[in-house]
Amino acid sequence: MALPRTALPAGYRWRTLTSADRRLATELDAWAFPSAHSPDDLDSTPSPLTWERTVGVEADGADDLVAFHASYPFARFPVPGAELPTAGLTWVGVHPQHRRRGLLSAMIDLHLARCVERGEPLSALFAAEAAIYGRFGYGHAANDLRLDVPRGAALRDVPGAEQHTVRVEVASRERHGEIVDRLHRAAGAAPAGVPGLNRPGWVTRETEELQAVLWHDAPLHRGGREARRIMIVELDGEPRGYVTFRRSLAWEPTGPRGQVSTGEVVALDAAAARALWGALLDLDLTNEVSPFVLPVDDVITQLLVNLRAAAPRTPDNLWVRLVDVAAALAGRRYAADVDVTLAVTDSRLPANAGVYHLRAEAFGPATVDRLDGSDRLDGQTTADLSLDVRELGAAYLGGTSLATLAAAGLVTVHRPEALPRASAAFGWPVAPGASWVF
Ligand SMILES: CC(=O)SCCNC(=O)CCNC(=O)[C@H](O)C(C)(C)COP(=O)(O)OP(=O)(O)OC[C@H]1O[C@@H](n2cnc3c(N)ncnc32)[C@H](O)[C@@H]1OP(=O)(O)O
Repeated sequence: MALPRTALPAGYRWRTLTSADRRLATELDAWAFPSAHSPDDLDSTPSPLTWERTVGVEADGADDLVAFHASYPFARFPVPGAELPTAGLTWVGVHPQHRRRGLLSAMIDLHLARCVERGEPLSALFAAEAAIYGRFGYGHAANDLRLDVPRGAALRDVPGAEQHTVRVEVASRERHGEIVDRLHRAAGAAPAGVPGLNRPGWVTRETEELQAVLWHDAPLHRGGREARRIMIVELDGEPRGYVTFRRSLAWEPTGPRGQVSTGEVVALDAAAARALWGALLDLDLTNEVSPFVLPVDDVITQLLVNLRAAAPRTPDNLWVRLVDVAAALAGRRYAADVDVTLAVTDSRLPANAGVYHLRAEAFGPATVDRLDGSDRLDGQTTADLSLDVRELGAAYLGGTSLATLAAAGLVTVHRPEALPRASAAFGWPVAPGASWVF
């Protein structure tokens, strides 16, 4: 696809990249994200990139890339009650010598223009630093939960958990790829067992490249820990949950000191979750289990008798940007009846700025009408609420309340009775969050 005409600072040029440019990308990436590994070692592992969505920047007088970015084509990104095509912005990097000259700003403009061309109403990302992306209209849309659970931590009982059996094996795509994919999707589609009540942001590794990276288990990414294992809980021989994990072990005067680091912990119901966590917290020679990323409302928060002892932290997870406000608002479901007008500002994508009339019945389809100029009076909005597209992104997955944003002065309320209704409608009974970082 030809690149849209997007300006770069003087002396810089766009460069489309292909898989033949892997080394250029690796070297630039190592400038942006310092790595102890050699480019040869890094290039010996699969690349997660979708090359036709990867764009570099060259500079006059420089042989190598000075910046690049990429995005993943998530065709089925979960939003409240639905799925929408979403561009997962990733691998954004600028060489330290060329920073703060506007290269990131130009790359974001190109990325958003390409999203518009492709008909992707949303873009989502994980932010390397939290201060970077708000200026570009991305809102902090989800948090996740980090825990360090002591071995043997007491769990509440769940009837039926004891009927599950557990297998522990070396994780392999051949043996486990289909199970992991199926259970991951099923758990995100109905975390409480009710179809339609999905987990927003629970994105799956949709491309072959992302699958290859997941299962490759490169020794250079093990950080001194063992090869990746998988624990699967089954009921009557049917898989009902899984966790991938690695252990490390140190011998100290007090005895063995082992650590379990997990990938996603996925279960289809409470009994399977109880069986999985029970087995995970009972591995020999270990002291602590540290799941990498959990939803903030993961069942473990209810199963642990003493959540506090697991030292819960909740850093930011997904950031979301509405690229097409009308399509994005119409493309999700709402948790309460809603009839509200929103005046939205968007300095980066001015075509989005305007007043939107959103109507939906609770958990039913939504309609969105764009109101034309006759609905405005001398530049005054007739909308119920005014907000920037960044705040709409923060609220979009249901994890940040419009009332919270209003309390912080980030939503302006013109009709007070609209705020509680809109806040309830934009919320979602299941907390948003991705189970892996892209
Ligand atoms: C989705 C992802 O991939 S997240 C990964 C992001 N990449 C990294 O963190 C790798 C290391 N950092 C870098 O590569 C670069 O410093 C980047 C990409 C963060 C910024 O690139 P630059 O080309 O320097 O950004 P640019 O010059 O376009 O800056 C645009 C604005 O963002 C601000 N900004 C840029 N980086 C940061 C930051 N880390 N923290 C706060 N503000 C920032 C700039 O000050 C500037 O503000 P202004 O418009 O008020 O003047």
